[in-house]
Amino acid sequence: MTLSRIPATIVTGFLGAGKTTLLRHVLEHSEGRHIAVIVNEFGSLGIDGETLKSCNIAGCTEDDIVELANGCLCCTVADDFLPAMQALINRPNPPHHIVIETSGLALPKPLIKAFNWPDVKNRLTVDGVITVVDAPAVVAGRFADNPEAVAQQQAADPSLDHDNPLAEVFEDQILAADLVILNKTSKLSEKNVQALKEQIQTQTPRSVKIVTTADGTLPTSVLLGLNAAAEDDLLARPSHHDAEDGAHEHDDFESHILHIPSITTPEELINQLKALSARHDILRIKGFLAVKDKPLRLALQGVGERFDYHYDTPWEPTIPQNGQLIIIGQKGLDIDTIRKALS
Ligand SMILES: Nc1nc2c(ncn2[C@@H]2O[C@H](COP(=O)(O)OP(=O)(O)OP(=O)(O)O)[C@@H](O)[C@H]2O)c(=O)[nH]1
Repeated sequence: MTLSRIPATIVTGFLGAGKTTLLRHVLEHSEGRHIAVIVNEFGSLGIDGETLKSCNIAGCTEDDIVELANGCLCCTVADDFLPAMQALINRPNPPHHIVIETSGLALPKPLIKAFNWPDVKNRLTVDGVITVVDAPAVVAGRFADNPEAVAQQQAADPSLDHDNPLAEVFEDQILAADLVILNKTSKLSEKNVQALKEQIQTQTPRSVKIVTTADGTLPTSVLLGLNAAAEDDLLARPSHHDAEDGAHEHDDFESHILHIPSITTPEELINQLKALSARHDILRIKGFLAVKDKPLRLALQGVGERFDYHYDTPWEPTIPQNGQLIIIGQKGLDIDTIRKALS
């Protein structure tokens, strides 16, 4: 008897694009499917897994949320990703569907390729690669190259095709997609959205579905059940690292953990973080903070200069209320100055 293969959806997209928000929506609207999630983060704090666990979504137990922090999955496929997938499919009650949230800096192709490994090939298939895009950030030119700088770099090394490391990650994520989600579009005009759709369509070598949304609020039927079998279709998904057989480094980016003592009010800290983000071009800030006299921890999220926060769950009584933030930026971030400003 041949068992049907468990579908897995890879959700990728740059730092802060809205992947965890989309996942939360999928889990809240699972339509009777037993969904397990693998969440991967660039830093070591495991904020996304914590965020999903604290949602207390009916039918989604803590066991169904597997966190793989500290390194992008694309570089830890054999050590972390495959064992985690095997553990999920070998459970007595395996999930109907697995959703994998990659880190915002991960390249999806090595992950898709892993589904061809003999240990999992007959048990799993990539149902689809979904790339979430921070639409206003793209329109603002966040992932754009400077053509003059590219020309100069290419004069020195013809194999280079970008001057901006963000552009390269963004393009690899778009090139792997079966479905592109333009998120945060409520901040954009219809004209901007249309231009962005056309731009993305010209960036992809094959026809890819593009949908628009805000807060990832798409019906689950649009996201799951794409039946793409992406692992059989690798040639159609070019990567900037094909020539190196997928090998690559993430040394254009760095992450740091900052310990933040209990604060009096969130607003003052957020104003400081906004100013620091602008001054130091910080890509992402997120974490949990302790606020004086508040029994709940404060979940804080920052993408560029946009910040959100809310109180989520009570601090564990036995654990010290240590506020921690993860800060991600490009290589050379002046973390000492940032630390001093927040101390
Ligand atoms: N205004 C606005 N904010 C959004 C939208 N979608 C997500 N966000 C916010 O953007 C921030 C980042 O969202 P996440 O879902 O954590 O993004 P992510 O892609 O998982 O981030 P990383 O895992 O760090 O790469 C959060 O503060 C979200 O609330 C949207 O459509 N509109």
